[in-house]
Amino acid sequence: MALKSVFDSSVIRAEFDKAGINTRFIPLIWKYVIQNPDFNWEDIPSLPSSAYTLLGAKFKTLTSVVDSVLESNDGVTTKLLIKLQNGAFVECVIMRYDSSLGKLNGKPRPGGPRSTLCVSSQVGCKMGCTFCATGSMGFKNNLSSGEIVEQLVHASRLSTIRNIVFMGMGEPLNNYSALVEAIRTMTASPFQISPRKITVSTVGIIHAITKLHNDVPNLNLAVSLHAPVQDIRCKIMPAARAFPLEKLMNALQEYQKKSQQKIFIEYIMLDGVNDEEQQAHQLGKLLETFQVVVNLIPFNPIGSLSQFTTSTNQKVIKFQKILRGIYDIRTTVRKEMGQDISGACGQLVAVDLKKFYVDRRDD
Ligand SMILES: C[S@@+](CC[C@H](N)C(=O)[O-])C[C@H]1O[C@@H](n2cnc3c(N)ncnc32)[C@H](O)[C@@H]1O
Ligand code: SF4
Repeated sequence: MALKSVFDSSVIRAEFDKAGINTRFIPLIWKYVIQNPDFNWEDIPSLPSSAYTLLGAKFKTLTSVVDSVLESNDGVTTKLLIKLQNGAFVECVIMRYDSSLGKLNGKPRPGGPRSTLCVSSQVGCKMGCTFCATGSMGFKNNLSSGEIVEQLVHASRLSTIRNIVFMGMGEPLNNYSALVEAIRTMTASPFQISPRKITVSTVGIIHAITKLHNDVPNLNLAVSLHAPVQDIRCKIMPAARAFPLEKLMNALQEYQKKSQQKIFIEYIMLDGVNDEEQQAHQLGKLLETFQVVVNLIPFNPIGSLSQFTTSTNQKVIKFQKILRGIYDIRTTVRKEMGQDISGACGQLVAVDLKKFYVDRRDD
């Protein structure tokens, strides 16, 4: 029988309850695991003896291992290749936005440099977006909540993680219960990441969006819209057929009414597909009644897997000007990081990953 992750919080809580062990010990165990890469359960001080027996019989200190670490040329992005207990690989990416100096407005940032961790929620993805490397793999399996949290544990040993984005491999809302449990663990002791520093990015799984705020309030929601009209959306994102634009916008309206928070809209700029002035106006009209921030994202090449190219700078700037100037919508252009190690959005793919890493080490 495969041993469980101690970071699968519902499993460890149930086991502790069954054995009559106080669950207040669980955060202490988590803290010990984060701080000590190599140890035996007996090394953790001050647990009841029944806890050592239970941990030894049913749990592993970590069920996943860091197989390789790749640094981008500028040292800002680090990609971890993580091997799961079932032999599959996922990736997570640390982005040190202000790592070089850890400064804010020229002064040392209180608490040191801040890093953002991009985590994976699935091995592969079944949504099949035509521009996404992960989508090209198809769906392999869901991660458990413990496997999601373990990515944070591995990354925390390399960097102080302040923000989490669910923008790695997979569609987080297609792995809903593990996602919710992982977020509850990440926001609890000892991680204590504020929900406001966690962003869940989704292709638009309507039934999950409608319950997300009730289950985990105060998160940031990012929606991968990528087109302002249903027919273009369907062409580039097959999932749009099951989750039509009109119904998605209604769900977002409801979400915003409940959460009172702005929603992030992700929009990949694909040359000749969704980047014309007409589409900027359609997007402006679609979003003008919402509180949103639109991120215009350059398309990251994924080798021969996709037929797209990214829009020219002029088109991106024109698009941004229309949204800002005419529709008064906050619109940013995302600076992609980590392209040289395929650590940018949509470039995470576990096909032949081992080979990729080995090849890169030889560069
Ligand atoms: C990989 S997805 C994971 C989260 C979720 N499944 C989603 O689609 O929002 C994270 C973001 O990367 C974007 N993305 C996918 N492929 C991309 C590519 N080749 N270039 C730029 N962004 C891409 C997605 O559209 C999404 O906004
Ligand atoms: S963009 Fe997101 S939903 Fe689409 S295939 Fe990639 S991971 Fe899945």
